[in-house]
Amino acid sequence: MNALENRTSQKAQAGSLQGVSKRFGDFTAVDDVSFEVRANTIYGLLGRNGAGKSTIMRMLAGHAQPTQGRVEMLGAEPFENDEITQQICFAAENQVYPDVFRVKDVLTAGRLLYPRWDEAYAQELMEVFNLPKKRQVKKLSRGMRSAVGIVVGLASRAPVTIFDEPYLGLDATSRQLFYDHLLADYAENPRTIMLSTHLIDEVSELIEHVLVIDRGRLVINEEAELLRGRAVSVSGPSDLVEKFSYAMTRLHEEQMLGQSRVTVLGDPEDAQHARTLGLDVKPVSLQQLVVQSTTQVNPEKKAEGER
Ligand SMILES: Nc1ncnc2c1ncn2[C@@H]1O[C@H](COP(=O)(O)OP(=O)(O)OP(=O)(O)O)[C@@H](O)[C@H]1O
Repeated sequence: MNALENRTSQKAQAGSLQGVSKRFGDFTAVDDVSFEVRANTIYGLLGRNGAGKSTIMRMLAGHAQPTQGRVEMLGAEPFENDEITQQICFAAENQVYPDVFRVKDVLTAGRLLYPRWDEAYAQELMEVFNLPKKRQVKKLSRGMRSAVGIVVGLASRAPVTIFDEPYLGLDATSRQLFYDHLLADYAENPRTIMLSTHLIDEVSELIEHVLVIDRGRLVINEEAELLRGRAVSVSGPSDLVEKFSYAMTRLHEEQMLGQSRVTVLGDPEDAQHARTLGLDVKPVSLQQLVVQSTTQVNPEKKAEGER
């Protein structure tokens, strides 16, 4: 066991999805997904539009029930379980508040809902994001509404905090402020944080564990450090690529006219070995990896004109 695996295996479990599917009518939005959620870890839930990220997050937060399989968070099924849901903060830009709610009413609700709420920190974040306390939430700009979600998510100090695309409408400065505060606060108050995002490059240094969803299925479930350091793309004649990679963890593969390209998890010696076989070796960024893993077209779905 290497140092990373050792560190990882020591973390307690915060929850899990076991064989979870979610169907809407005859459409399967989440398809037999299983993964473990570890305590005190920052997760990135990545994937294309409509992949099923929000649906998974809503089930983790107890806002929706799976059609099949089991969701467990903090020791129990979260759906309609107040004891569990008060320990899970779900922050989304499209959060609906009563019409009359002002920003300060949202903070009051946060204080009542979350046992670990930190009011002083909430006030500090209000200043950081220039949020007007007395303005009605419905009159805020989109970016300001996202910032309210961020303030609630961070100040809740909930053992599990889920941010669904927390940056919508936020300018680059505010996004950087979010990332900086998230990291600083997480270092002082470790907890489980999950964020879905399309801005993969921006968060690639922030997230510790990567989950990639493609058309409802989990296609990557890996430590970010492993992916950052060891994911390489190897291409060349198919027989040589096969010979090189048959025993390795393959994250992605493509074949065309006798040529293949595989993305594998390897060590520096593996990359060197590939080069000595005459294969082309390139490092793969997290963003490239996600794009590669989620761009294949499913012929059945294509024929149906779905997704
Ligand atoms: N209540 C619902 N009824 C019918 N279909 C739904 C419902 N909720 C989600 N879906 C469908 O399930 C699929 C997954 O949606 P989801 O919102 O989970 O995707 P996502 O990965 O979060 O997408 P995005 O990145 O665009 O936010 C989509 O095809 C969506 O249209």
